[in-house]
Amino acid sequence: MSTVLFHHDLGVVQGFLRFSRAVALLICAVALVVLAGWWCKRPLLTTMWPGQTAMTANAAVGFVLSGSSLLLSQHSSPRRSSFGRWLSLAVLAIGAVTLVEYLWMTDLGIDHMFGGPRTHGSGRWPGRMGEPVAAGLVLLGGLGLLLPVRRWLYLREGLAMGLLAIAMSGLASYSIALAGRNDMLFGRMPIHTALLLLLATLGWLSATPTLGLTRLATADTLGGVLARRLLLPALLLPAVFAFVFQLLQSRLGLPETLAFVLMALFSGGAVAGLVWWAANLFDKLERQRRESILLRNDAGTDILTGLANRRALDEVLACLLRSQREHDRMFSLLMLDLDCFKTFNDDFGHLAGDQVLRVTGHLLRAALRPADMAARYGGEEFVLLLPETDVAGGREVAARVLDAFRGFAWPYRAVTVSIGVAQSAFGDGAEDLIRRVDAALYDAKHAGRDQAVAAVALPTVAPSKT
Ligand SMILES: Nc1nc2c(ncn2[C@@H]2O[C@H](COP(=O)(O)OP(=O)(O)OP(=O)(O)O)[C@@H](O)[C@H]2O)c(=O)[nH]1
Repeated sequence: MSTVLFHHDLGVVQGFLRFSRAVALLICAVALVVLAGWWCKRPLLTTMWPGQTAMTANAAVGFVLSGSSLLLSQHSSPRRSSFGRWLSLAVLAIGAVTLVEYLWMTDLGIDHMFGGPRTHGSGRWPGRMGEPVAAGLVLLGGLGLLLPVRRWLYLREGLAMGLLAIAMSGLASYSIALAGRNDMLFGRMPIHTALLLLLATLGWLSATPTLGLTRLATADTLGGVLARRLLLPALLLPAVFAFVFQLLQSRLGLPETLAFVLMALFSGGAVAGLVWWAANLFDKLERQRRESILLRNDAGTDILTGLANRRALDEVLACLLRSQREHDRMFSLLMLDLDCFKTFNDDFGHLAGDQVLRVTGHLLRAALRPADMAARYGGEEFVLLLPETDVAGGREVAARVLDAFRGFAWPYRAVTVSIGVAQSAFGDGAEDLIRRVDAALYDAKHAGRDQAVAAVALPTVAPSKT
């Protein structure tokens, strides 16, 4: 399991909370308009659009209560948020009583709110909302009741998924009707009811932007960006597909088989399009990441040999000297110089010389422990920094490097190296150490090259206790 916590984009989190409040207000407003329609006997207000199915009065009451509960849930006062939960309980009760009516084939009186539904209701029971809407209200009430209970987070997410399925089925069946077909799957779910169910679900999910499913959508990661951009289109796709599918048959008169084939093409194309878009985003971010790694590495790397460059060397050397001063931790420094490299260049050309420098990089890296550092000091000179290593250890590494050079199958002629070894001493500055190791290297060259010479050890000076 990952130990890195979700990191949320604060602006996005606030945006989700604002969306949740806006949804709550919109739900209340639409449902109140519908109730006014029933109260004043204005059918157009209950259908919102001429010729459409009306939202029942009890469903509208459920939405007003759920919207108010959603608004109160974000209130800091515990009394108001607990009142909000009572409202959610009432929403659940409205849905549950309707379902009981369906199960027992009875009338418990809930279908005749505002008197209007007797007049305008359609279907088997005038004024009674359809089963999917009743189930939706039960789930909506459950969402509100479970909001503050962290333990039941997964159950709440499950209820939200159920609600989304009901709302999306309602929208898809409405799309089919819109495209000219009369036998709707949820013939009794009005379009504004389906839309309010969808919005209410999203509103409740957005009320806890850093928890459960929504926490991915507010994360400031690539996953967060994908979720924010793709989830809503994905939720609306079924309705769009259902509409196009039906339109192809009823309005354009295409045979069913051809319409199926075209639908398969549409859905495949849409999925491929979404995958392509996501892949593009991944690709762009990955390239940016690699570029930034490259830039970070480039700043401290010698391009020809792949070893650390002078700048990185100076930083690490300063660090080791500080550690020597403050914690009395010694280290060794080796200075290497390729022998007679000028004549090698003269004889075989600079490109062959560059190849030797590259191989030198490989040999030095191979000779060191992970904690050691190899750097190109300049031209054909190299420096090795060996933390926690005394001069004897430095000589051992030097011997290993000399052997590696002697044992390598050089393409033009054998290449050897001379090495100066020095151990840091308390009070050393970078120049003191380099001067000592340079002198040792000079001695190695004058002693006949292809060998290592250690600098004369300095008398140990005890670190001051102050
Ligand atoms: N090919 C190549 N040659 C380089 C590079 N940097 C420095 N050199 C060459 O390295 C040579 C160094 O020569 P010198 O300093 O005279 O020393 P040397 O010939 O190695 O003689 P000793 O050090 O006394 O053994 C010069 O000819 C430089 O041109 C490089 O990046 N590529």
